[in-house]
Amino acid sequence: MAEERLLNPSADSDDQQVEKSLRPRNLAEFIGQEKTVDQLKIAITAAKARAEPLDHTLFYGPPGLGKTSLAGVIAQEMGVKIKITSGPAIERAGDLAAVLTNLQKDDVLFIDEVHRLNRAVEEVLYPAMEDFALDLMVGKGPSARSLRLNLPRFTVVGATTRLALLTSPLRDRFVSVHRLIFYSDEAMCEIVTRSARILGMPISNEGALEIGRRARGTPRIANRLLRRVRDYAQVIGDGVIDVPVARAALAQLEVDDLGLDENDRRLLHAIIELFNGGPVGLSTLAAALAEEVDAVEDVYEPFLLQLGFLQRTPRGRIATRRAYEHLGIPVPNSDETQQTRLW
Ligand SMILES: Nc1ncnc2c1ncn2[C@@H]1O[C@H](COP(=O)(O)OP(=O)(O)OP(=O)(O)O)[C@@H](O)[C@H]1O
Ligand SMILES: [Mg+2]
Repeated sequence: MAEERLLNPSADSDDQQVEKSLRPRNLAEFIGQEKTVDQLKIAITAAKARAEPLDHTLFYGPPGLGKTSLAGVIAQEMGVKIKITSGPAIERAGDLAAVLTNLQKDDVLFIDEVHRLNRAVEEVLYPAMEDFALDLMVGKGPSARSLRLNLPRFTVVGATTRLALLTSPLRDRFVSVHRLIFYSDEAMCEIVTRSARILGMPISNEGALEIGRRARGTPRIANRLLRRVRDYAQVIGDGVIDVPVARAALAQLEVDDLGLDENDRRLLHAIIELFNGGPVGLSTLAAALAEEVDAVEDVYEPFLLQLGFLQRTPRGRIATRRAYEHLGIPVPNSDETQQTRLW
């Protein structure tokens, strides 16, 4: 289904191609996330003044908000090299040892999906992050002893969409931890304008805002919508992306005014119509939608929560009054609903 791909914040191979050219390379090019950017500016300036590597830094937040981009930005701003790996890619302790011994002083080691590191690998990472040391076992049996190897000082930049799945010893070793949030409409408009310029697409400011504000506060989705709208502008319009072209294209793609797609609406309809508005447990809801639990939790829910359409309660998910209103479904009389609603 086209829409499924369109508004899914996870990257596909098409995106990865284009993302390379659109990725902000330094802090000046990085739009939005002011709180994180301001803190990074200070940390980077201070580290450089002390001629030290940057403290270990963790970024967490929904997909497509700029975690990987920021890892690259840090390396660029620090003037150091970046080695890129990911939790699932490092299978054994020895794999990590090999990566670590190849690092040069001040390098950035970017570990994507850092919550997916396995236990044995994490055990090697702890002393590496804390003491810049690698503990090796030499020999076997009674003569085995551990040998400590010093590593150059370096920076781990971790990224995760699931902070809760990080073990606490690992989390504690990140000195600065940044939560990335959904972008404001203004920031999204700027991002669309910048991407259009890089891709050589003529676009009006209002056209950029129209695309930006329907992209769920997620730059990756904005860039994807932009490419689809461009096709439309070329075929139907005169090549310029203005408001009418953007609106027509987004309507055809079934992206509504708030940026909800068919899947979001399906999820809300399910809670409202199949489960009386909730509460419904996550796994029950996922089963009703024929979706993976992880997809519901990581991909669909964060934006619906942000919009205030959905509430997570100990007893399950609840559709809010706003969700009913957005879908044009009459809000049930609170006397008729069994549970006390928070609205
Ligand atoms: N602040 C920004 N300014 C401009 N473009 C951005 C910004 N943040 C992200 N982007 C764009 O969005 C794309 C996706 O960002 P990125 O890959 O860094 O997200 P991510 O958080 O690492 O996602 P995932 O969790 O899927 O790995 C980038 O290639 C870039 O084009
Ligand atoms: Mg990433």
